[in-house]
Amino acid sequence: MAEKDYKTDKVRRMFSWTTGETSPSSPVSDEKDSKMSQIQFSVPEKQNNTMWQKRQQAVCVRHAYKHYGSNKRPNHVLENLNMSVAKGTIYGLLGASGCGKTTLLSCIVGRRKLNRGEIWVLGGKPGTKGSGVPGKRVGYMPQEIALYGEFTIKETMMYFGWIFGMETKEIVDRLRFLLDFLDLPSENRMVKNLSGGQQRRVSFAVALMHDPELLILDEPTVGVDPLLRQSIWTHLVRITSSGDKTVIITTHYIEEARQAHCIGLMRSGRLLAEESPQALLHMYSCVSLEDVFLKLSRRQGQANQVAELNISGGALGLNKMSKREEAPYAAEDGQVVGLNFHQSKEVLIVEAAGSNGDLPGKVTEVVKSECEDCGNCFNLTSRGKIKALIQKNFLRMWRNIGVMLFIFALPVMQVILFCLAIGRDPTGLRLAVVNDDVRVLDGYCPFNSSCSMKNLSCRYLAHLRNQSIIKDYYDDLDSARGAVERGHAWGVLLFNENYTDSLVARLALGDTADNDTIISSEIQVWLDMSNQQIGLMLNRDIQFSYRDFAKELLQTCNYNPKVGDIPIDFQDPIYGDNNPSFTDFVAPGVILTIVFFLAVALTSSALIVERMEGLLDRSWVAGVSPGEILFSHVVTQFVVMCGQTALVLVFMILVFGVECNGNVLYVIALTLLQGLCGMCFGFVISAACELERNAIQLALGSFYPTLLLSGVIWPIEGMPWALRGAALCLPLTLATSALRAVLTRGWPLSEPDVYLGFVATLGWIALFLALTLTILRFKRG
Ligand SMILES: Nc1ncnc2c1ncn2[C@@H]1O[C@H](COP(=O)(O)OP(=O)(O)OP(=O)(O)O)[C@@H](O)[C@H]1O
Repeated sequence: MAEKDYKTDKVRRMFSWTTGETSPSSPVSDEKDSKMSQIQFSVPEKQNNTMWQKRQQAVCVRHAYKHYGSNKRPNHVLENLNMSVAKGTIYGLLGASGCGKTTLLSCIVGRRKLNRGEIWVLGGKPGTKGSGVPGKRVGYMPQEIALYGEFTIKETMMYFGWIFGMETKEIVDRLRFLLDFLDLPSENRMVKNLSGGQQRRVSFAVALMHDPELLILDEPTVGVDPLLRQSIWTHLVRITSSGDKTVIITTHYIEEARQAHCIGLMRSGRLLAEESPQALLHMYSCVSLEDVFLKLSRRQGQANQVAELNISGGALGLNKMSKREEAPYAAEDGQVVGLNFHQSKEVLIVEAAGSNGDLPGKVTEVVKSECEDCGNCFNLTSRGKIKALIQKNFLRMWRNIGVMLFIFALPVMQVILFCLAIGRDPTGLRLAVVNDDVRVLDGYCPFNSSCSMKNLSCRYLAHLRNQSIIKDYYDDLDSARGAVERGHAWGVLLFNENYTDSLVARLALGDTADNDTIISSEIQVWLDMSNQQIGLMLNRDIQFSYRDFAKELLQTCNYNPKVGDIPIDFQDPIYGDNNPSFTDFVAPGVILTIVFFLAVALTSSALIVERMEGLLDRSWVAGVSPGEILFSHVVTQFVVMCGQTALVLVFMILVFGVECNGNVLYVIALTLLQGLCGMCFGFVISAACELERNAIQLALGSFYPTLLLSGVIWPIEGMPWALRGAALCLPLTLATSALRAVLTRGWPLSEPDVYLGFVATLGWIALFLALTLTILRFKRG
């Protein structure tokens, strides 16, 4: 007998051992009736054996319920679904789009958890230690292409091969076979440059790579030409022929599923039928599987018939049994329209033999293989997996010019822009001067720089810094004020008619000078204070210039210049400069903000894109744990951050001369830690957000509050008390003041201001990591 016929026949025999019944009109019911005595043989078997049977199947799903959305408004996708896939068979899972096939498969491979019910895969429950699922016992081809576009075919195979724990030589050999078998183009072709059909074939090759025990293929033949489709099916028949490989395949080409050993017809979250194709065609007197599906779908819609058919399951002699005593799946069968849940003949026979408690050889095998697997349970990871994941991260970055520019050019550009644009004094500010004291011709205001008491207004004006202030002379106060009102000047300086004489009289008379003399010796100033920075700078310059003018005048006339100064003597500052730079104040916060938010952006989008493209799922099904994915990203990001930190600090400190009075090692360490902290925050975002759009919104949304509240651009001492408390809780606040203390004060690690910055950063890293792992674990449910 041909292999396929033998197999189909074997499955038909296996699946004709009914415990319920199909439609009363089923032409195979007689044959099934004749097996009833043997079914009853299994009836006294209790729970243990039921479980044992479940473990004998390649896949066994019982009373599966799964919904998406909240418990209050659930979208029910699987509703009391039962499914049995015998080992060594091809199981075709068919159903309309949206009926829940992919959801069911993702539960089988351990990507999702059921809300209720149980799943047994290869003798274990997916996701439990030692089950090997997810892991290398399963090969999974998701519906999406789920491949790295920037990898070549060979690199793709290498990546997944290492993930599956294969040796490089083994991978290369397998690659040769798969290239040939699937008629793939050169192994050096980039995946993104392949046609849709070629990409699907590469995706199929990935699932076949490690020759798994259970192959789960979600629509592998979409976009594949008929010849290749046939050769894929032939291959599936061949690999299952030995009996130790099982295939579950979904397809929209219902007729191609005739080649499967068993077909599960799914609709609205349930299986309408589970039979061999030939049996289905017989039972429903149809010539095509499509007709069977339509017939069953119509029946499902007719509630009366449903009830009738369900009852018919019990009418075949099982209804006398108590629920406990029912044949293993009798209760389950009753709920499915026209569906027979069956066990393989072999299982029943072995079960019978083992009813005295001694499980036969096959059981020992299962237990043994589980124990062997458990030996690996304590291995946290494998070198191959980590190597593959890290190499993958770097290769993706390297091959993406945009990402490379983002990583290295953007921080440098930000530092350059910051240093050039922020903190410098504004220049070219226009002041409208009305000088009634001296007649000014063509902007020339004459004065004598010796001990002369003439044209003192001009002498003062000469002290106003020429690069920052441009003096425009006006004839009268009204036109000068008009210039300010129209935005042509930032302020007005008015010298009275007898300014020089009044000033000289004021100096000579001291406290006996009359009020008029004092007033007319004053320079009157009107400033445009709408721009605080410019207004304050002009205010400061006008005052400082007067002090310089007075000191210089006194000195040239042999008086003590201090007489002209305010009687406060500012000594050299303990830290910083007498003329502090805003750049030095903001620089620590800017360094940390750049590194922190670049890491956030890079990490959050990287993981989400992988997830949206189905790549994360594929890696998870291959047995990569969330911890391993996080670890690989931490390593990759750390290397990237070292480069970014070096660039940022070199440009800030060496090129633009930002003050660094402390130990540069603390600066480097704190910057790197903040980068790691940003990366961990990125992990939280990517774990929490489903869409890249939401991640971008969250990352951008967190940017401004963090920047404003962390004391980066304004001291937190200026905030209301409540806000100050909130600010201290942010990841950048204590780190910024620590870095500022190191850079400007040169403080060591022993200072609380410094070590608290480190402690807070480490605390945030731990918190973000814990949050990420919790969200990932929760989402896998
Ligand atoms: N992550 C999700 N969140 C919410 N609803 C989802 C999610 N994934 C799937 N669904 C919904 O669950 C239902 C079943 O989807 P599923 O992808 O399992 O169907 P399917 O049978 O595989 O469809 P197709 O053949 O088109 O791939 C659909 O209504 C779908 O909208």
